[in-house]
Amino acid sequence: MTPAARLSAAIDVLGAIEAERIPAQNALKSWGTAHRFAGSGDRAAIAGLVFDALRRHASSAYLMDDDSARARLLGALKLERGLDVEAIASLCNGERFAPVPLSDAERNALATRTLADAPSDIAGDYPTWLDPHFAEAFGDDRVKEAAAMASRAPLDLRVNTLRAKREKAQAALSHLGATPTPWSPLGLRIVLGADARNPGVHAEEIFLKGGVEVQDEGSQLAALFTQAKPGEQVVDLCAGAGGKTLALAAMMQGKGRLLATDRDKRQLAPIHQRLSRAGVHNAEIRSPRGAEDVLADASGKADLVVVDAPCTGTGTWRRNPDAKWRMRPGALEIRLKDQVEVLTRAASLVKPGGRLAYITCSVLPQENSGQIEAFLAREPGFTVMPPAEVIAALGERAAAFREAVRLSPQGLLMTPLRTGTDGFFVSLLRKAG
Ligand SMILES: C[S@@+](CC[C@H](N)C(=O)[O-])C[C@H]1O[C@@H](n2cnc3c(N)ncnc32)[C@H](O)[C@@H]1O
Repeated sequence: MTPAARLSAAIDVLGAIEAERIPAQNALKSWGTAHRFAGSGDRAAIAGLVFDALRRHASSAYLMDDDSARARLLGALKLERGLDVEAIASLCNGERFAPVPLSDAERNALATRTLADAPSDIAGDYPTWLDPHFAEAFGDDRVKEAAAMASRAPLDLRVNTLRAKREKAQAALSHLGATPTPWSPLGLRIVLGADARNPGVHAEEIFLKGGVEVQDEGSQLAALFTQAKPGEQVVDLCAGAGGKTLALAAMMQGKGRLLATDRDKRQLAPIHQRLSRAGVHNAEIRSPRGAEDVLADASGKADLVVVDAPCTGTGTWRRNPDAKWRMRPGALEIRLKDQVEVLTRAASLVKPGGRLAYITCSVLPQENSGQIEAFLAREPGFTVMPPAEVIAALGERAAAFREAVRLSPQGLLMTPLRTGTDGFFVSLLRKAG
């Protein structure tokens, strides 16, 4: 397919997403099924265009003064890819399979309109109803923060120290351009191209042998900040597919006991294979069994309880650019209730003198500082550990990280703008001894 034909296809897919209100991946899959002649390069390029338009969903429509799928795609070519009006006109050349030529209004919009007077939610590409939350989180920086949350994310890997060293893993992935991440001592980063094409890490020998796992650097740091140590009894209460569990296990170096559970046993399904590939032998998966308390034996005994809380996921928008447009206020209310429930359970598992790590991949204050404030009022036996003590896990990078991260009395917030990671909030609390 020519670049112009790919653009046409992307406009069709975006139109279907909007008309049928379906997730982007489903629309792309349907398009692929109906156009079997398209190769993997075409599909990846079309997906890249669709995701870029979703990243710039509001700002591109504003720029073009038109909210059609075509306008959003054209606007995104300018805003996200930096194409000028002539480059865009050359794609819309009216030839077979290409989009029809630019109208005068489109030419004019691409050449002259800007986002200078756009409201914050439009310039920052986030749902209007979230503006008060973003204002509370970021104040006048909210457009810059939100724009970074809308931008493309790299592919981050965590080196599994049970199986490999970072230098060795980097060498094994040099053909993919892997470089060390700025903060995590275990991170490797692969910068993805505009077509968002998956570089096939899952098929690499170092991955198959458990030497690396896919994990955003922010998630790696969140695990590091829990200070899990060899010999401890650790509970991962919201283990899901096991991203944090694997990181905690590596920190524990196979010593001590790691109990992993989740409210939803289906979420735990991939964890067994991941643990075995990673060479973890001290983790026990406690799948939920109806009303039974599967952690009854751990009550009041854990050195560390990790709550990787269910949340709105606003911190991961750069990886799911369509999720934010489908998010509704009701989703926040539900998550807030889940968080209270899981924090209450966590508190009862921590032993006197032990730690509770509360983590979200959200930037919304209600889910982060607000939730910790309310927890401390309910559980006066807990105190927040000072951020300097938490960040010290980064060694010589701690001072620079402290400058970059957003600190509050309740914890720290990483963001794509400030730390180049997904958005993650971490609060480490200690229970009185
Ligand atoms: C952010 S995800 C966990 C991600 C996982 N820790 C990782 O690093 O890959 C949150 C998880 O919390 C689980 N969850 C929701 N409510 C819960 C509750 N009340 N108790 C325990 N787990 C809960 C969800 O099923 C979901 O798997």
